[in-house]
Amino acid sequence: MIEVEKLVKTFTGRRVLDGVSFAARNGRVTGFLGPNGAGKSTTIKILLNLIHPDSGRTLIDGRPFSRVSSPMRSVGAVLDARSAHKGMKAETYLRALALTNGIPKSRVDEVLAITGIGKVSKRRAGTFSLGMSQRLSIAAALLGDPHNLVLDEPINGLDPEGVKWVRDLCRYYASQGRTVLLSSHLMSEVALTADDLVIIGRGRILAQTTVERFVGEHSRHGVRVVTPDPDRLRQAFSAAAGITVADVERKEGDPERSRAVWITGAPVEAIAGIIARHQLVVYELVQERGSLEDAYMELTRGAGEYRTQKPSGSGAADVIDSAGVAGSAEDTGSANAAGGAAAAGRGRGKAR
Ligand SMILES: Nc1ncnc2c1ncn2[C@@H]1O[C@H](COP(=O)(O)OP(=O)(O)OP(=O)(O)O)[C@@H](O)[C@H]1O
Repeated sequence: MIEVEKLVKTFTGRRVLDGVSFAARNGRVTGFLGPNGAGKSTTIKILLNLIHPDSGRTLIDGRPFSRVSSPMRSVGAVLDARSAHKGMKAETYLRALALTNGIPKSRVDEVLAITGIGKVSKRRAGTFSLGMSQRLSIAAALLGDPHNLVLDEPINGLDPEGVKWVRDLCRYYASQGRTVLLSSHLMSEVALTADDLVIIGRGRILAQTTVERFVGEHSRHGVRVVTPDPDRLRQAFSAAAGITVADVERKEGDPERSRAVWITGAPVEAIAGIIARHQLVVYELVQERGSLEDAYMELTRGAGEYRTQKPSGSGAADVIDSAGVAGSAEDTGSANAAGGAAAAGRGRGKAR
C-alpha cells in the first residue's frame, strides 16, 4: 500500500505540490493522472526518496521508503525508460542490479522472459529502441518481485502488443494483492487498466475515486439528435419536465440545413417517444455516453501548464488549452462551456 500525506513541494519559489494526499491500495491498480506539469513525477520522486518535500510524508506498506530494508523487494519503479547505462548489455545491467540488492541471479532470466527481451539481452542498452528500453526498465522494476509497482508513463514507446502486455502485467500484479500505481496521460488506457483514480492538476488533487464512479459522476450522458427543424423540436420538449435541449456543433457529414441538439434528462426511449408523438423529422438520434477522457478533460481544463495555439494563418489565434479544447482567444470561457457539451458527445459508448 502506498500512502501520500499532505505533500508540499516548492521549486524556486513556485509551489508545485500543494497538500497532495491520496492512497493506492493493495489489490488495486491506481491510475495517477494529470496534465503536463501537474506534479505526478515530483510526487513519485518524493515517494522514492529521490527528492525531499517541504512538508508532508509518504509511506510504503506503512514505512517511509528510506526505512524500507529491501527497497527492490518493496517497490519496483519505472521512472525513466532510458535509465540503464547505455554501454552496458541488458543482462549485465540486470545482473549488477540483482547483485547489489541481494537478489538471486536466476531472477534475471525470469524477468528477461517476463518482459520478452531475452533474445536481445546481450545487446547494449544504448542500442535499444524506446519500446525495448521501456521493457528493460520494467524488467529492472520486477527484479525484486516487489509488493508495490510504481510505473511512471510505462507505455511510452510501446507498440499495441506492448501496451496490452503492460495492462495485463498491472492487472496480474493487482490480482495478487499487490499495489500498482500507474501514472499516465492516456485516459483510455487508464480506463482499461485501473480500478481507482487519482487526478492531479497544478499540484492539487482534483479527484480521488474509482474509474467507474468518476465516469458516472462527471461525464454527460444524453442523446444527440440531428433535425432540420430545431425550433419545433424545442417546442415539443418545452413541456417535458426535467428535459433540457442544448445546441451542439454539427458534425462533418450531418445533412445540409440540419441542426444538432443534445438532449438530457430522460432515457432515450422517452425522448424518442416525444419525437414520434410530435411527428418530428430527425436524421439521427444517438444515445451517447461520455468517456473517462471527456470527464478528465472537463475536470482538468485550465489545470495544465502549457497553452498552445493552432498553427493557422487565419488572423485571430485559436487558443487550445492543455485539455485540447479549442476556443476563440477572446471568449475562452463560453467556448469551453460549449466544448464541454461537444466533448460529451464525442464519447459514444466509450465508458467502460
Ligand atoms: N527540479 C526541478 N526544478 C524546478 N522545477 C521543477 C523541477 N522538477 C519539476 N519541476 C516543475 O514542477 C512542476 C511539476 O512537474 P512534474 O514533472 O512533477 O509534473 P508531471 O505531472 O510529472 O508532468 P509530465 O506529465 O509533463 O511529466 C512542473 O512545473 C515542473 O516544471
